[in-house]
Amino acid sequence: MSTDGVVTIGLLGCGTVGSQVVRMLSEHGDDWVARSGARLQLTGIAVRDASAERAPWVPRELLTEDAEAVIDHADIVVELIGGIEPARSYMLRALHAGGTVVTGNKALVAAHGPELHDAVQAGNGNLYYEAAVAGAIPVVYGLRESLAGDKITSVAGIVNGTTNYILDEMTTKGLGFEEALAAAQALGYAEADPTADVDGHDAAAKGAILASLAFHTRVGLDDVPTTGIRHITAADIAAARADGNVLKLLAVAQRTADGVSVQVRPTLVPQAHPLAAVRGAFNAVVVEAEAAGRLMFYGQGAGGAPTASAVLSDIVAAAGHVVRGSKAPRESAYAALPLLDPEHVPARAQVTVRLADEPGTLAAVAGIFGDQGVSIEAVRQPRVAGSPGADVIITTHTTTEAALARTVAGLEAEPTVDRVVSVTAVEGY
Ligand SMILES: NC(=O)c1ccc[n+]([C@@H]2O[C@H](COP(=O)([O-])OP(=O)(O)OC[C@H]3O[C@@H](n4cnc5c(N)ncnc54)[C@H](O)[C@@H]3O)[C@@H](O)[C@H]2O)c1
Ligand SMILES: N[C@@H](CCO)C(=O)O
Ligand code: NA
Repeated sequence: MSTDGVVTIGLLGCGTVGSQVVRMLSEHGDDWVARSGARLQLTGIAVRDASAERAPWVPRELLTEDAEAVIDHADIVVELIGGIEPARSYMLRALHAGGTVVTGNKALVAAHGPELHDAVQAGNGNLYYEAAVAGAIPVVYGLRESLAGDKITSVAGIVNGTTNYILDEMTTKGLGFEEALAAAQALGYAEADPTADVDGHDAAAKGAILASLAFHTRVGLDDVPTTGIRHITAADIAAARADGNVLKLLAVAQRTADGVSVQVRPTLVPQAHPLAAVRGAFNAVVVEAEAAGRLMFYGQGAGGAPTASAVLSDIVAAAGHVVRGSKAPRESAYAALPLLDPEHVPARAQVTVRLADEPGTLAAVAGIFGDQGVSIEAVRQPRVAGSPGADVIITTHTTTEAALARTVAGLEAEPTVDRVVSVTAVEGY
């Protein structure tokens, strides 16, 4: 910080979120002074193409293609480029020099968290990433600070707006996946290449970050088994509705006596559950903590202005630390809990099997569940018009991932089972 109370800010990337950060910084200047104790001054904006057209409020004289110069002349570096490189090298450069970095880059934080946190430690710098998880929703702060005095047992969230929008369109309008994806792209929710969203990788990165914060344990992207929503059909959605459920892409992080687990997959949520009411591109995160009980965080998880709100919150906090010479909260990974193996990961599922409609077939199926110690909660046999066989939908009580996998293998090997139509996770253990 300069002697005249100015904290300088260097921005890397000026796209959807970056341009909104520029707009917000240029407004409410006196509020930022009052809240952080410093005048926040944007001193450089690193972009890939300085001659490209920009929003009218972006000061052209600050644009440069020299990102390293921006980094080296700023108290706070705001990384809004996205992707791994060069964002990773830029952030490490700032952190190793003892600087402060604010980022919205969940892919980078989830894949390279240890390296970034180690660089914070080595350089005695600061790292903030509220915008990386669920956009405007203050869930990073909530877990890291508001709930620092409690023991969190689970975090379950709708943390990807694009996929929630697609599933919601399929649920409410009866659209197929491709049609709903096209609608999401037309509205600008889904990228031209929607892979990270629809295949669950974006949600997996956020799940890894949430679990790391909630359980004081390093959880990386590779630790999150992930299934996306590409294979979901209108029939799956209709079957869920018929059972009083809604299909949602959930990131679920759990802590048991033996360790922790995180998964991302389409999950049946009862219509009465608060996550079932999360519509459109909204996000929500439900946290269960021992003393606090259940908490729900809800709001806009994407979009330029909502995400910029989270970035500004980090900038104001970071500027306050620069002014006072204090530090941001450091990574808390002291618990170092083990990752659960599938024999210990709690699981509940709905298994749909197509059977020959003959005496004894249902008993054989029930026996396979019983052999694996998997308790059945409900069985339903809806009429399948025009089919010679019968679809039987079996919902289990809580079991383990491994017992469930063995049950499915047993069903596939059973001669009277025509095929296992689907295996879908059920919320709540
Ligand atoms: N858009 C959202 O709703 C949202 C929500 C939460 C988090 N985020 C995260 O925020 C970050 C930015 O997202 P966005 O939506 O603004 O992306 P964007 O693609 O709109 O903007 C990124 C900008 O960075 C520029 N850029 C690329 N390489 C560069 C380089 N080497 N140097 C300087 N600039 C470079 C691009 O030209 C582009 O203008 C990403 O990490 C994203 O995951 C975005
Ligand atoms: N693509 C993300 C937004 C950025 O995290 C989503 O659809 O939620
Ligand atoms: Na957030």
